[in-house]
Amino acid sequence: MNQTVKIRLESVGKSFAHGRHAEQTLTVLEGVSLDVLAGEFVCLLGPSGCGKSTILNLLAGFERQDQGRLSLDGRPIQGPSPQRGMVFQQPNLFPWLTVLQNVVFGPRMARQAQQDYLPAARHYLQQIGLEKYADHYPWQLSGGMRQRVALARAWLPGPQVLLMDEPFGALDAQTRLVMQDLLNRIWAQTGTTIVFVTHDVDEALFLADRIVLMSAHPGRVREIIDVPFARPRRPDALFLERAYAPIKKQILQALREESSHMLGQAPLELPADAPDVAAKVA
Ligand SMILES: Nc1ncnc2c1ncn2[C@@H]1O[C@H](COP(=O)(O)OP(=O)(O)OP(=O)(O)O)[C@@H](O)[C@H]1O
Repeated sequence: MNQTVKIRLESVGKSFAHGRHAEQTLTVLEGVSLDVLAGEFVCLLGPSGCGKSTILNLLAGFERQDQGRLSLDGRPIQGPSPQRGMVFQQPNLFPWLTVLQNVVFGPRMARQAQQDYLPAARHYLQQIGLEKYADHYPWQLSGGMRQRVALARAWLPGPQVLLMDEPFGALDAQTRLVMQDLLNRIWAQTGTTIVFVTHDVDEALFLADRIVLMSAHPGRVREIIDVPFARPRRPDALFLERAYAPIKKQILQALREESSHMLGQAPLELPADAPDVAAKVA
């Protein structure tokens, strides 16, 4: 992998006004430092409210940090840019536009010439298996198909970075696996740098090069785990890797500690002889 740092967070802090009359301050992130390499796939995992989405919003330029620095290619992030695409849990398609019109919405609004984006749009429609649905409307598609359209739309402008906030969180387990596989394949072809928020440990282990485990109140980086599995990965084969159960157990234990810490309880110990436990926490 390219060792160039693409995204750098240095001692980032972020607080929000809080309370009925915004009379209190809630420190959401404190001293968050992280380097993401060019072309790397990084997953953020952590208890609810630890600031994962806030990190994405800062990277997207939707919010400003109070402390520290965020940079892309060494230049400070000062606002939104087409270089940094965002995909949310909901596909947010325009219901009055067709699939193709939704996919090309960005370049069309930027008044680019059709010949500059239409071939690429058709290529992405083919990649996501929706070539035949180009003239359908979002309401004629399933949830997974809509999210595939959102993926194609995000990728069309050729962003250097994709920020993904639980993009498959609303999908059923089967569709989710298909989407993870699709995302992995497009990522491998494009070399886009991805920062992906999830609550699903299996999803993070399947997708990520590194998993950033966060702690809450305030949100900090607790530890960074290198995912050792070779690529290309197959979701049905990954579970058979010897390292899979121990690494999953390590992550689940850390998440349990963090969740218990938030709730003021003693962490629940996972039994040593039961490494493969429920995938979802938090
Ligand atoms: N614009 C905002 N104004 C006020 N508070 C905010 C704002 N955005 C986020 N927060 C607060 O910051 C904290 C962290 O929110 P964030 O959505 O980043 O957490 P998260 O880790 O993504 O949570 P989850 O896993 O539940 O989605 C929460 O307490 C939230 O209420």
